[in-house]
Amino acid sequence: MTALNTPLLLLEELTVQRGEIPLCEVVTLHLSAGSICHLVGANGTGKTTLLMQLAGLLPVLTGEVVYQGKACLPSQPLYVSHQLGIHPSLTVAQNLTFLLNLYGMTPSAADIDEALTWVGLQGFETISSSHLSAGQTRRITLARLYLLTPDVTPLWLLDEPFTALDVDMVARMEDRLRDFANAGGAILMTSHQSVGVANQVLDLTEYMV
Ligand SMILES: Nc1ncnc2c1ncn2[C@@H]1O[C@H](COP(=O)(O)OP(=O)(O)OP(=O)(O)O)[C@@H](O)[C@H]1O
Repeated sequence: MTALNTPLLLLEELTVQRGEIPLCEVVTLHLSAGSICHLVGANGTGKTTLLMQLAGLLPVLTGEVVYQGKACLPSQPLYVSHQLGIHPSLTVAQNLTFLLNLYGMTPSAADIDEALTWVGLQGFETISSSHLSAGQTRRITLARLYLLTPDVTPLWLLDEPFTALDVDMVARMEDRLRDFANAGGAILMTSHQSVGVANQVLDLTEYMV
């Protein structure tokens, strides 16, 4: 666990870049335990690209990333992307279990029940995931947030986590983000909606090339 006075994540003069094409330059960010940073910018600015770079899915070619005091990418951040990683041939409970296994967790049946209840999918445990609506499918991947704590994943990278969610679920999500940050986690998230719980903003528009 990072000491409270040490930034969890520092970006120093980072270039947000897709292949050969730089999108934003000299991006600087300090994220500490307790930070909920709303990453904003118009469509195509590079928000998803930056999250993918931090998740290790696209290279960082220019600039420095310091995580937990070391010059390295975040180790095993929770990355919630547009691709939900839900396998249609698995049941709802099997998909959630698989997604948690990726973070070294072996949830009990009670854990799965609680997490699915939190996202309003109680009773869907043995249903094939292919039978769910877009919002319900998204809820499977978000059910992880109920069980993951800062000691497992201190950093959450969330790309449009509120997409396809109804108002009640967005409110529950915001409560969970606040609880995670209060417990010592840090969050960098995109959303084209306002994020009431955010306590920091990174506007990529200011860094566009
Ligand atoms: N798969 C891809 N291959 C090549 N270029 C891409 C790809 N996806 C996006 N881009 C380009 O990278 C740029 C940044 O895209 P990115 O998805 O990071 O933007 P964004 O700020 O997340 O946008 P949005 O708000 O629409 O989600 C865009 O201008 C786009 O043309």
